[in-house]
Amino acid sequence: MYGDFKKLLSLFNRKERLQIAGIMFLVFIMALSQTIGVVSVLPFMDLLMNPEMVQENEIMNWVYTTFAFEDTMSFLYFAGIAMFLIILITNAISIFTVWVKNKFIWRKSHKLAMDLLSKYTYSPYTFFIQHNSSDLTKNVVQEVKQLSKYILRYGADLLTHSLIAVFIIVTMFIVNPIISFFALVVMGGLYGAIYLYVRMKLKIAGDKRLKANEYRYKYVSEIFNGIKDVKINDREEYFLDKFRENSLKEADNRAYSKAVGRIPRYLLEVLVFGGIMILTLYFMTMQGTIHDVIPILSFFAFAALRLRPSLDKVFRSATKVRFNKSVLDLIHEEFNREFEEQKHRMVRAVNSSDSEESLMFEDKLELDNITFTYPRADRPAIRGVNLEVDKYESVGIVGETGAGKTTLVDIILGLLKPQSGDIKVDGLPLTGDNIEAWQSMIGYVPQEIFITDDTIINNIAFGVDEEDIDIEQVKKAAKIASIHEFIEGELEKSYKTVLGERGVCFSGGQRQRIGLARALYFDPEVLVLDEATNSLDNRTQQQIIQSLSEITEIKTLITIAHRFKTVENCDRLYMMDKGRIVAEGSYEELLQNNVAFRSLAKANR
Ligand SMILES: Nc1ncnc2c1ncn2[C@@H]1O[C@H](COP(=O)(O)OP(=O)(O)OP(=O)(O)O)[C@@H](O)[C@H]1O
Repeated sequence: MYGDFKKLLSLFNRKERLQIAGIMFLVFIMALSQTIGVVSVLPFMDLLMNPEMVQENEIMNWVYTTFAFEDTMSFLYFAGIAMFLIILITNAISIFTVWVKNKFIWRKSHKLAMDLLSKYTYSPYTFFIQHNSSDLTKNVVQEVKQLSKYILRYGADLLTHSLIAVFIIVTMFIVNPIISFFALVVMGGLYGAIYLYVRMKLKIAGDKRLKANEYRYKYVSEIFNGIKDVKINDREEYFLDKFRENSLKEADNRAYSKAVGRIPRYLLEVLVFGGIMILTLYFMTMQGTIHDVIPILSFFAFAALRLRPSLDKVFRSATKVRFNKSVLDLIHEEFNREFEEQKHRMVRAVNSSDSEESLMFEDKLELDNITFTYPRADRPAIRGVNLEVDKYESVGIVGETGAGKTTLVDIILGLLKPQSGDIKVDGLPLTGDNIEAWQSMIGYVPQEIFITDDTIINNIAFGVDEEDIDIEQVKKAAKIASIHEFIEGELEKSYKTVLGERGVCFSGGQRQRIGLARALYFDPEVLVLDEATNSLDNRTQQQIIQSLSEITEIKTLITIAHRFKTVENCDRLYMMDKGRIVAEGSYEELLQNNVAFRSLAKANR
């Protein structure tokens, strides 16, 4: 319990903890005012039953004479209005407190989602290789909300209503300890016994819900991302069944926790009503009349009326907090995930970009004895690679599938951090401090182009604010990528055409050209193409190679290619096999001197 409390508190900074203290104070005032509301019933009912109290009771008498009431009736009216005002004010205080509390909780929910998303976004690329994107989406979108709603909100409710209940119970004890004792034993015992009984069951149900929810997101994402395969292989029912199974599990576990939360409420209603009946009958039998005990009965009835919802909320909140303990564990764990690179970047993001080192690329890029093993892989994907790329040079990387070409490029891009060896730009090793400067010089076209459900302009000027987009630059990039004519000639809305989610409205080759235009829009020093022209027909490919060879006069080009035609004109080629560089030279040199290259080139023309 203490551990959970510490975990929860660790999600708040100093300022937020102070705000919590402020809210606690408000809650205290609210509990106090609710108690005053309850207590004020007693003298009022006493007064109604015995109007002569105006003279007998010192305080009432003082009010009566000070404000010069004319008769008892007018004093009764006054007392009634005062009573009404007290209840009005106590409820107004409650509304205000609830508003402040909710504002804090939902702002915190927004901040937690924002912080978690930014933590994920700044995580190293290897993190994304190891995690399912639907799982990360679920954590940011749903589980943070679940934490806010069920741990923060109900945790706050638990505190608030515990405090109100304690105040009301203390008052009840002051008024009549014996009745209060019995009432408390029955009510508290009931809640306590049920809670102890369901405590463990709630935790297990909470764990099951979390797991089932993870699978729900996973299957939805698999259906939508793989819809073509799902349809062609006739697997609709398989995925729907998987979703159904987990969705039902999620729903049933939620329903269980909700139903458990409500059990005592109904039992208690019966108990409170029965208790008041028994008390009334007891006084009738013992004293022959209930006239004298009406004030005290009214007090207990009103106290029970106030106490029951509070006890009920305490119980329900406790069950909800318990049910969602696994969510607290999960979010706490996610926030405490630490990466070397990430620490570095987050700190820099906070401290502005001053600490970012500048980097020039005037001479050459060198890879010095690089070795890289993927997390959880048992052998290295890159082994002792040495490689050089001069400025304005065009370099091709070839090799059979699985040789390590993409991995090597990811290392050059600074996405993967090698376990040993250095990447040097003009002799300067790349570090956390200059990696962003290096990345800002690179334009990258991956194998799979990511297209956003947005216009062509926004897809080419990727992540640039609408008002900052240089439309001439967009067109220039599109021309080099051989897509400008198609956009202007064939598309009704030209550059304003919306491409659809993941670019479904475009062919593979068109998407690749958009990807190329995107890389070119930012006018990079180094252009890295990973099979970037493999979906293109020969004519378009030649067109692009021609345009690119014109720009390599002023750019450095690194190309991975299966089709050797693409790299025929490169100044230098590196051939990879099983993570090593096994040959280096110009296309002609390799063709003449290397048997393996010759057979690969023959197979992949
Ligand atoms: N995320 C990963 N986790 C573990 N191993 C991986 C991962 N990605 C790639 N590998 C392994 O690393 C090796 C190199 O893969 P890489 O994708 O770099 O090859 P490639 O030459 O680009 O292949 P292709 O031409 O088919 O794209 C392969 O053996 C592959 O199985």
